Amino acid sequence: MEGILGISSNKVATTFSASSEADSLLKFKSSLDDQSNALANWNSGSPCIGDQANWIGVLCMKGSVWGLQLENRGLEGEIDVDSLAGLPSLRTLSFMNNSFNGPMPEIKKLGALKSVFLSYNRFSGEIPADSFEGMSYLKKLHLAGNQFEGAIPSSLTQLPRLLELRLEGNQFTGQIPAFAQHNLLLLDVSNNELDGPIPASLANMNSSSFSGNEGLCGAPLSPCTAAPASSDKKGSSSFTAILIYAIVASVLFLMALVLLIFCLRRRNQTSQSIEAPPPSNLQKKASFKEEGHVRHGSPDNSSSGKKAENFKLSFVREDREKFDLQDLLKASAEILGSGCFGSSYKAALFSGSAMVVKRFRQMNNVGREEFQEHMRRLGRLRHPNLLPLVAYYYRKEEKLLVSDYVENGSLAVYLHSNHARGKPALDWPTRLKVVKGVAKGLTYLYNELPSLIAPHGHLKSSNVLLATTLEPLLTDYGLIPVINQENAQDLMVAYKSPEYLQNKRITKKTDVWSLGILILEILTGKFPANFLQQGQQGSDQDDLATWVRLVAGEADQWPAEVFDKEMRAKSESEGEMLKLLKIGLRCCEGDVEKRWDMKEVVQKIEEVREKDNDEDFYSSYAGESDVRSSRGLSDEINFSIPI
Ligand SMILES: Nc1ncnc2c1ncn2[C@@H]1O[C@H](COP(=O)(O)OP(=O)(O)OP(=O)(O)O)[C@@H](O)[C@H]1O
Repeated sequence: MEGILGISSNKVATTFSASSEADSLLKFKSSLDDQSNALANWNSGSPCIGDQANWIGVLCMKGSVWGLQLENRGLEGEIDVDSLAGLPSLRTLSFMNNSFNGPMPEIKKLGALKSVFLSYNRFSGEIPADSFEGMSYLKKLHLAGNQFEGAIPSSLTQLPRLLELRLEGNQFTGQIPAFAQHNLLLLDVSNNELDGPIPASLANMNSSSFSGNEGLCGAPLSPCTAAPASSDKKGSSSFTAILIYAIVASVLFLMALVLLIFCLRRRNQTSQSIEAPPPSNLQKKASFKEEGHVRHGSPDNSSSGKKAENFKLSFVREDREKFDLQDLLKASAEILGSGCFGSSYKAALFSGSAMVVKRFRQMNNVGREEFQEHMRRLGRLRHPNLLPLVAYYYRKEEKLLVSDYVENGSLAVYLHSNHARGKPALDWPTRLKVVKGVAKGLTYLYNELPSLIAPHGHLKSSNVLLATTLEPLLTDYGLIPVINQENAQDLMVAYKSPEYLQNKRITKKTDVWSLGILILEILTGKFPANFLQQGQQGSDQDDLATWVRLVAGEADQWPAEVFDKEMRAKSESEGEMLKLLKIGLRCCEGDVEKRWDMKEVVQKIEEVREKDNDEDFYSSYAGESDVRSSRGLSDEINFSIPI
């Protein structure tokens, strides 16, 4: 119908909605503290044209804003939920890795939200029990790494579609409420201050989801020792409990006293000849040379204080169980593999937790102070896609780096050995999730280690471990400043890049090249090192990217033979897989000037969806109801190799 001024009423409605969406976003922007001017292009015009976003961090569908993805942008202030209420199509919000503060935003005012990612900000305070009431579409809620306290809000247990809930790294107290949902695929409440029994409905979850809460008990953790007292018997049972505690404490005190006297006596008898612990598996396998032993060729004759010092690990994290090198040496050890630097060992501590010790010999050009300072710097890094460094051991000749053992192992194993292990190959949604997680981890490294020329420097599939949720964890990052430069070209991935091979230099875009090779490895299932070896033997297939270009260049349309058959790709995902393949190739651009920088690559990766036209950007668990009309290859995504 034609309206006044000859404009159709439909068009008026669209224009009006676009401008009111722009107004809402500008109002939202004005409520933020955008020190780094990250939202500079949020100024005029329309945020969306069709499915294309004009404004940074805005996700568009059919001319409307359906998502805000403002991660790692240095934003501060409180979230003004009321301004976002002016975005009727808004379904997903991610403000992860910023410095937002204040109480939990009242997101239930945005009742249609499907996913909310607020992890790694500075939100604080208690979250009211009814905060999520009525959010019947909410599937994913990530609040990890904030300063929330008080009880886990009970309204979370009433959400019928909740699939993922990440609350780790806060200060939540009290008991975990009874989640009755059958579809909760991922729950993480680790590293809070929770106590009491874990609800039976969560007994099948992985124990790491609950670790770091001293008071929690019950499956999958160890059984609760005493049932909580019922309210009617509370008075008398708490008296009984105090009595029992008092008796147990006195007995323990007496036992400790007897033990102390015994030890003191023994020490007096043997103080001149303290024996080193017998060589353990780890010692034998790794032939660790403890300082006193190497110098004298016999057990250390120095004081016990000095000996303890020799075994001392330096911890770079405060929140971890402390142990020393002797604990690791005593533990039974298993060799995980030998990489370019040396071997890595898994050692199980007495407490049950397993650690990985990696030996580095090619770090002896760096002085103790410099090494320590760099390790402390790495130890301050915290991101869901980084495996944290826990401790290190310094000796001039060799260094040991200690981190948690990751049960699932590496992406390399999943990509290249799953057949042999009798396990199914990774499917496309999981591979996409891995790429996105790796991109996030790299973005964080780029932000936190700006002075490093290649903030990762050693990105490859064996240095991407997979958590139980199959979320990737980067390891062996940030080591370039402490590696001997004369050995680096034999050891580190960054030094295998075209720019290093041609001009003996690495740049800020070198990690982009490694990411490109990793993406191609993930999509093709081919092991990149095989191609490098062929190249050295004079073949023209000098890296995986060249092979992809050759094979895909011969295909008219969908280059099926490029993609790993095991990925079980559905045709509704082909367009998005192709997009990612093209991103991988752009990363491998040999001319560094033409190669995208990390920021551009990450933005492009974030735009890749699981299915063509999918609306949930963390959609690896998207349910049937999310599947929108699928489409085949459009002109826009037809394969043409960007060179
Ligand atoms: N924390 C960990 N948890 C579980 N597996 C690990 C851990 N760290 C390393 N691994 C695995 O142990 C094996 C040996 O690792 P290592 O880091 O020594 O060598 P690499 O990654 O193959 O090569 P490089 O020395 O060049 O990094 C690899 O398969 C690696 O994925």
